[in-house]
Amino acid sequence: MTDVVLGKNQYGKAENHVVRIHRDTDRHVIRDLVVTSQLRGDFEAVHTQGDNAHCVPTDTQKNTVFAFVQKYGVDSPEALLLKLSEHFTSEFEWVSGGRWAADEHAWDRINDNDHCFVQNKQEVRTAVVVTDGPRSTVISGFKDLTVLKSTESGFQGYPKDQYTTLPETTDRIMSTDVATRWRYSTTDVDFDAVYEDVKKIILDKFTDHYSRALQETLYLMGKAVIEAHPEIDEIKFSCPNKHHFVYDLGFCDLPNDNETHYAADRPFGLIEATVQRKDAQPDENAWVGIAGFC
Ligand SMILES: O=c1[nH]c(=O)c2[nH]c(=O)[nH]c2[nH]1
Repeated sequence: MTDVVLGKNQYGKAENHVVRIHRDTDRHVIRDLVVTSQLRGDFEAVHTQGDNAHCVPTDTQKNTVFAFVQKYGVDSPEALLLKLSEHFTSEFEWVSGGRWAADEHAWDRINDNDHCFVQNKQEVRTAVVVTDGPRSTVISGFKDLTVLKSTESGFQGYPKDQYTTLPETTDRIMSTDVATRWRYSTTDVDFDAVYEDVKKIILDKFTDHYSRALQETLYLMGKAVIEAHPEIDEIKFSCPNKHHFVYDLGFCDLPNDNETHYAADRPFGLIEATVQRKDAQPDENAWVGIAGFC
């Protein structure tokens, strides 16, 4: 007889796409979110006995997302997720925690119009709330923010062996799609304001130095965020190094002084790093399920 037991589990409704128009005045505000709700707690009998007495339907979780968006509006994705967490853990005593996540797609006004918008595809905002008993952790971030500098980047001084062919350079294109997530030490945050400021710090930092490696630039970005925001304990980056190779036009006798490049889509360097506040409490649990970061 083999002993088998249920291990870790969670369940819910994934990717509820909800668009909320705040129309209290003629100047409408739009929040466009894709929300995932997952519950954790005592679901033993649901799995092992076919007893659904504790199984809050995923359909109910979906309805709750839409109802909360209507009832409370969307101050920020993080505030909505915290409300959902509070609701599910207080309404059902066997629900001890869970994971609530949202991706937000931004819309800009067309010509400052009150109710016409164009989707801003710069980046996708991300938010996660992880609740375990009385404690909730918020991790915010964004992905797919594509940036490029056409000079002020080089790569030199690396070790060379029999497999090294890469020439050193003091002037190259550096480009990446920034994916970043940062963890707050508190839930008492103006999430929209901090989001805008962190994005600004990351973009400012990308411009303000000669980069000796993408690694150095990521570290400088993270350091600037941690220094400016005491409520953030750590920030992670996962960034492809989008190689741009100067195209050799010698075959037709054309000079090419770092002007015409072949933008290779693969393979790409993949640079990942975490920048932390020294002596901050780690919270590895909160990062579980966030793919693509180290
Ligand atoms: O910024 C860089 N970091 C690397 O680790 C690396 N490796 C490489 O081949 N080119 C680069 N560029």
